[in-house]
Amino acid sequence: MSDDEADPELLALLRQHFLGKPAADAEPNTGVLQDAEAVYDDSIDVAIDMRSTKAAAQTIHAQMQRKEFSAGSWSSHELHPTPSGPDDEETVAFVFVLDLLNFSFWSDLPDEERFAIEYRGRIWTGYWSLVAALRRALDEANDANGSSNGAAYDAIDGEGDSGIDDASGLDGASTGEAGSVSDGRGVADGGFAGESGSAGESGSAGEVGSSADDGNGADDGNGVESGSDGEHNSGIDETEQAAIPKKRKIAITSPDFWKNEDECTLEILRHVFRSATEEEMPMLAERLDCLRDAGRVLSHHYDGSVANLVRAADGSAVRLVNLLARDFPCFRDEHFFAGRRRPVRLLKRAQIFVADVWACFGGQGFGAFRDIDKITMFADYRVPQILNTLGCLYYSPSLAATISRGALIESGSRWEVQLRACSIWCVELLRREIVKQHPDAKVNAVLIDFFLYDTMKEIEAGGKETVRHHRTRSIWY
Ligand SMILES: Nc1nc2c(c(CN[C@H]3C=C[C@H](O)[C@@H]3O)cn2[C@@H]2O[C@H](COP(=O)(O)O)[C@@H](O)[C@H]2O)c(=O)[nH]1
Repeated sequence: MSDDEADPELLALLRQHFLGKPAADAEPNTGVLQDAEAVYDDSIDVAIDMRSTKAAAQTIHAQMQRKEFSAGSWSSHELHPTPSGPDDEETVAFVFVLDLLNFSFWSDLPDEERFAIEYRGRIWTGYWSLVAALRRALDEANDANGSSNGAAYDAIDGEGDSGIDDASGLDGASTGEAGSVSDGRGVADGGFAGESGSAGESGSAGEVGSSADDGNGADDGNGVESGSDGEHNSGIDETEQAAIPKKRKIAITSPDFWKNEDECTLEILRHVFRSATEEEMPMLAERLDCLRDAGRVLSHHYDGSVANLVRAADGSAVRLVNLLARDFPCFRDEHFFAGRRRPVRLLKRAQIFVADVWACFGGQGFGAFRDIDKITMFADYRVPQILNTLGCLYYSPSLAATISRGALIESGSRWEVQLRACSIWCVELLRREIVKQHPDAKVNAVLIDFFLYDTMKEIEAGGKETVRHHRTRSIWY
């Protein structure tokens, strides 16, 4: 914070002093939006093109309308769970572990060699590999139990709908000239990269066994060319592999299991996240740390229960985000930014957890948050990519060159904080523009974010990426 900015805590104290005590349930805010705007104001490497942003707002609104995009789209993704009821504790714990580990899935390897999870006959990469691995572990635990107590997870038909009706839906119906960015890397047709023309599936899934054998190396039968002896390698040697029975009961959604260092080990995680390729899941050791830390905090403060944590927020999305940031170091996504006295709060995984619970439970039960509209976009590496594709975000030449080279950008660096904070502010501007043009629109930053993320995944699946995403290795996203 620069010296001429008012300290929000001091302001709150003064307000309380002069205006009286705030209502008991008044939860001010998370600070994310304010911090993002302040970083945007000081940014020199990332900027927002207002004309493109206005044009993109129109396009996004039109396409969300056309696709009837809503919070309900979340559960229509075939791997996402459907709760058995508004107080389904098992599902809220599933969403927690999902967002505890929802970070860093990118790989520099080609598609057929990158980390991938085989689940029910299909291959999943990126974020969906995490969801698939968790579901596979639950299925196997149920099989090992000889029971089917994971009823919430039994509804997969293997042919689900992405909630996005056609993957080529980015149909050039967009308006304006989103491509008018100075470096010429924008999209000339006014935004959404023309037709993505993919297979209509949201996840990067391939059919097992669908790859053509090019004669170089063995086809491993999983649609993934291993190029070696045709055996899958999960990153653990055969002795270790044999020591872990194939169908074992690994309580992957249980905080008691996470904190038990004898049971929740790196070997077990290697088994849970065993890949259909040679590449191991990125940052496995860090994922183990996150699980153990979260298990300890939940046990210490919330009687070992994710449901209790959500209940402690008492229906406030802001309060839940603040609890996560306060109690769990692994959710405290805050970064130093020169010129500001206090760390900048970006809180990606804390916010996406709240949003996912809201969407998963359809705003009911555990998902009933009266202030969900105060949540911002989740600053990851995919939404900045589509904002740049649309010409809404543009970069200084050196930053643009670094991203297009695929060079690493350090977590917490000035470049990286600008990329993330400006993405948050840009989505806020998109939201304001949509609401200004369509005052009745039922839209918030969460829905715009989900829509943009899904859209970027469709563009990727259709092989239509025009710009790369930035590459940062961190547990934050
Ligand atoms: N901003 C934002 N970032 C998101 C998501 C999601 C998935 N959310 C589901 C819930 C609702 C949506 O409709 C999705 O179905 C993952 N990520 C982030 O992306 C990166 C992974 O990318 P890739 O390697 O390509 O799979 C990684 O940083 C991951 O944390 C999102 O929604 N918003």
